[in-house]
Amino acid sequence: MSYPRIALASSSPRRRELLAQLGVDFQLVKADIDETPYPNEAPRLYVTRLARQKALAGLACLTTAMPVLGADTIVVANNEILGKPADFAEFNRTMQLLSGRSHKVMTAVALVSSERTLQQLVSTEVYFRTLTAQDIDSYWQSGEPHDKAGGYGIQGLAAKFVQRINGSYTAVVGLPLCETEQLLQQWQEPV
Ligand SMILES: Cc1cn([C@H]2C[C@H](O)[C@@H](COP(=O)(O)OP(=O)(O)OP(=O)(O)O)O2)c(=O)[nH]c1=O
Repeated sequence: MSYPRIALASSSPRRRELLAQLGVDFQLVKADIDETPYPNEAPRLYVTRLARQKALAGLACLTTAMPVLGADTIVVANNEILGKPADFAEFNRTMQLLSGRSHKVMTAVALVSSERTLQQLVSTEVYFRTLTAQDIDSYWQSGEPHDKAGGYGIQGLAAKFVQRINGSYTAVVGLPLCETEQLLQQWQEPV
């Protein structure tokens, strides 16, 4: 199966590496958008909107027409969206919410052109063991939490906190490969 050449609207090194795993020919494009949620916006609507807006922002920057892929990842606990922690206090509060229970990681992907939008939401349940104050302190000191939704990276040092997951590992890291590949295949099908 051959895929269309696409642009990836992302500055995330994880997304770049994951997309490369599919063997897709792609270029990078910037996608800076305002990530503020609308008042009372449901997490699943928020994450899907952001993936689409990133892709559309990328599309607006292109000089050669091609489909643009955007993605967004959020961590949700108690129906609250836990973003990238701005400081230790926020990180500590996030870790208290995640400790000893399960939460959801939602990743949305959107593939857009000026004529079409294909999108998909993938939700994965992640189970954390109970975290000690020492776990939380030393994980913060590692520098890993800063640029990650929910303040952790399952692919990094936080792997030792994760007892199990129910869903897509690649979606937790930032790009669900099975669903992304299906969107690319669907793009090639006659409409
Ligand atoms: C939960 C989790 C998130 N993350 C990352 C994936 C995303 O890069 C980041 C969530 O933030 P996003 O806002 O989805 O993405 P981003 O700002 O990093 O990149 P982009 O330019 O595409 O907008 O958190 C991990 O790497 N591992 C994890 O286990």
